[in-house]
Amino acid sequence: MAVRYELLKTEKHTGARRGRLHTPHGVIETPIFMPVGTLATVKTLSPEELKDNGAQIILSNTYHLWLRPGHEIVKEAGGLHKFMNWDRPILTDSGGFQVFSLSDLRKITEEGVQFRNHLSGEKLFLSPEKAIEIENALGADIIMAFDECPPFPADRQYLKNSLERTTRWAKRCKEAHARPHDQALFGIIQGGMDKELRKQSAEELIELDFPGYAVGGLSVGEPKDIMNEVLEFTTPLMPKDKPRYLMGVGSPDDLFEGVERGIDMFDCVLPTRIARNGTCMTSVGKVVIRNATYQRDFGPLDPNCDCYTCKNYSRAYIRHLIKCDEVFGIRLTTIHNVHFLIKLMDDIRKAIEEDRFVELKKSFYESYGYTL
Ligand SMILES: CNc1nc2cc3nc(NC)[nH]c3cc2c(=O)[nH]1
Ligand SMILES: [Zn+2]
Repeated sequence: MAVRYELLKTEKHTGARRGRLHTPHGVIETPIFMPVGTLATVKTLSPEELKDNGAQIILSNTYHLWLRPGHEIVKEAGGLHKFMNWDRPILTDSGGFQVFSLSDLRKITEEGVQFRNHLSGEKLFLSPEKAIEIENALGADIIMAFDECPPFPADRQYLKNSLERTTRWAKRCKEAHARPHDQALFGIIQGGMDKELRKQSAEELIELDFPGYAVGGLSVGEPKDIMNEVLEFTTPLMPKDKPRYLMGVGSPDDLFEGVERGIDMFDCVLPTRIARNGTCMTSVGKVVIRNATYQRDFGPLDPNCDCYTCKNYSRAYIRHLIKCDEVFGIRLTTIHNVHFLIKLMDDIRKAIEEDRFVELKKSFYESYGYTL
């Protein structure tokens, strides 16, 4: 069994759940946030820095690694873990989302998706079989099925046809998967914002008996209350004894809302992406370090944070580095942002264990500046 999920407890007052995910590269405490390492690196951080900040699992992108350096080279290097010197769990997505979000010229057929390489413009073709071949070569512990993430909004007939094709593709992924014993293949539930279609997609995929399931098709521009509504009626349809992964989420409030509705796994480029333009998530809300107000602020980025950045450098110094485009500046903001979200998930896990999730959410929202 490549991946086994253990449900430890459900929080007394909400749908939040505390679990443990056993994988070939170690145990993951859930709920969990996965930093994104698109091109086999979480930008600017070493594996040691990721571990120092508590990262348990990272995500890499199949589409990007297929283009550069190519999955055969990663395979010859001994797989992604060896290639990037990361000995903890890795999850790879299947390229579906990148194709839909990066490439405008694309043609979807039953066979797969024809599109253009976003770097060279050359014609490319991804199918369920090709995606699985690449993911098997990369060797991640958890691999995602090749699906279509429909645009938002989309009409009901399109959503229905799309989810039914995604189910047929999921079946083909399962048949093409060469390493089910050490790579767990997760199915991805689609159906847009439609309750009936989400139910149909969930039932069809559960029929195929995957070791874990993702909720796809969200965080695609829909309003937050719509996303939360879709989660409200989708997570209860998902098996209790298997991990639930909400793809592409998210910001601190989205993490709270997803955990509250029974999600176990999250990934998002937010912390690393906004760090690169000097925006930091702190216990007192967002800090845009470029701001002139920090010019003579010799205090820590976040007074309540014990990360390397907050223990050793001032806001004035980090602002100076970011203003001068010094690489060390974005390393410091990235270290802090990754630490911040991973620490937040630690706090959320503890709050679930002690049945005080709602209190934690309330106090976090107030200090961060969210409206409840
Ligand atoms: C790999 N398949 C797949 N990836 C996704 C990644 C996403 N990332 C976001 N917001 C940043 N939404 C997503 C949806 C999907 C989705 O529906 N399918
Ligand atoms: Zn910090």
